[in-house]
Amino acid sequence: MANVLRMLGIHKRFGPVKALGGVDFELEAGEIHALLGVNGAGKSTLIKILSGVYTHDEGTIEIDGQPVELGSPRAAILAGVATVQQHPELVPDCTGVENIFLGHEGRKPGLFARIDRTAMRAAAQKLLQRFPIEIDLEARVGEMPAVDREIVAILHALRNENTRILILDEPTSTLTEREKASLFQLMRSLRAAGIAIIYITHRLEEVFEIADRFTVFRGGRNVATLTSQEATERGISIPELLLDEKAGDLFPERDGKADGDVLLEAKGLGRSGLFSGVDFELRRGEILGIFGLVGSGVDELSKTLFGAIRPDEGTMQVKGKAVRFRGPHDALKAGIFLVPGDRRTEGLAMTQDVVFNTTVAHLGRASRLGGLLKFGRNRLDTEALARDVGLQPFELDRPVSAFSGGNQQKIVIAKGLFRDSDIYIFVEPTVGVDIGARAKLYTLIRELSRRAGVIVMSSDCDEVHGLADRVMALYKGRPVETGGWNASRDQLLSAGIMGARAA
Ligand SMILES: Nc1ncnc2c1ncn2[C@@H]1O[C@H](COP(=O)(O)OP(=O)(O)OP(=O)(O)O)[C@@H](O)[C@H]1O
Repeated sequence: MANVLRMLGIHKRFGPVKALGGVDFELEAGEIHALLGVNGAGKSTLIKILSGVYTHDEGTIEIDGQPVELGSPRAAILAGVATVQQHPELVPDCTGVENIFLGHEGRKPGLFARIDRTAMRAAAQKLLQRFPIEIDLEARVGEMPAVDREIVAILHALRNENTRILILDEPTSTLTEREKASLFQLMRSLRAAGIAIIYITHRLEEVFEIADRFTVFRGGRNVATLTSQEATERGISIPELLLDEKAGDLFPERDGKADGDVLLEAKGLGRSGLFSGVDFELRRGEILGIFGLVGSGVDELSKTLFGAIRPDEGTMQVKGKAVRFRGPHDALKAGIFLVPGDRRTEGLAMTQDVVFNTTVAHLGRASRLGGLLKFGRNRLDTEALARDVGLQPFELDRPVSAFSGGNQQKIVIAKGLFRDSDIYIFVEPTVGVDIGARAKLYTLIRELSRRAGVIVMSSDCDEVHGLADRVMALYKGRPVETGGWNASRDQLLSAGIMGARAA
């Protein structure tokens, strides 16, 4: 098949950092091509060059055999490249149709109220005819499930009829299995229409499900390109290709029965409209896993345990004492720390460096040390933590915005670990984190559980099941009986995705 895209000898530096050191990348018309690599390998930099966000220092780019200059996002769009960011910026109060044509309102730009809605609807229908998918585009985006928002973002990217190349950056990280299937269906129909798709993912099992070929990046270079079939036939281990070493076990060994003191207890805990009837006990020395999809109430439960949402039913006890938190401050004082899942909205100062971000959230502890000493101490603490989480590159003076996505997530975790707490709550701890760094973070969480109690809440069933000592599932705001604390992976999965109770 013909190449729709050729990128040759692409180099890119950010000051002293060499992000790309001579990448060659080819994309065939109508293929789904996965880009794989550990955090910081250079995937995002390459697609930002292709979508006109960054300019490259050296190298050439050809689309359909013609050299192109992609000096701006607009130039990239005109050249036929459409990009869907990892967190597409849609307007929640507008409908799907309106969002698709946002910024593209045609005859009356800027005057949203006067836009020709009939014409927009017709154009949206035309798009849906080209790429058949079931979706209600008249619904408001803020009320849509995650997958429909992703589809709106894709249709928005495709509204330009000459789009030949579509870039999807980790679109499935917050989707359920069923939603992922609809997204893959749309991707297949785009492929059938001749659109080539570049697909960035850290979920390696997806490669065999959806990609025709994949390219592995390591240290700013492409090191292998294979078809999924070749990889299967030759028994190639993708984790090994990514890491350039034998991949060890992803999950650390469990320690056996935890019989430490009870640190946190919830009885019939609930908040109307969000979740109800949550019972558990967390002991020192254990990891309690709570599996729940986006919208299941896990996020709200974590915020309630951390004092950011007030429960209106049930009780909570910390070390045997009843507590009623008036805010996170009270929870912190009681020895609870929440490591939030969303690094973008919860807690990173993007223009500040790693030391600031790791330590500033805890002025209490940091300021006790005073003056220069404080500065030195913060730095030392940050160094140790950054080593523990495997920060790459190991540059503590670098602004957080200059780290790759997965490394930003590691900084969020380092920040959580800076504080000595008795109870840690991790929400979606490894979204966007590569497989090597994930193993490291899991080991770290296990070590932490030896001196504290740890709750891990996640929409990744394998993560909860592989890591935790005891598990429970939350479905539509209610805990589901999973057949005891030692549920099998399948029991946990059906409890969390269908609310199925164990027999
Ligand atoms: N704006 C920037 N300024 C300085 N360095 C940067 C900038 N953006 C990226 N880098 C560096 O370039 C390298 C490649 O980063 P890139 O974001 O392309 O990695 P990635 O493979 O997409 O990682 P992830 O899976 O974590 O998203 C990393 O070392 C990163 O720290």
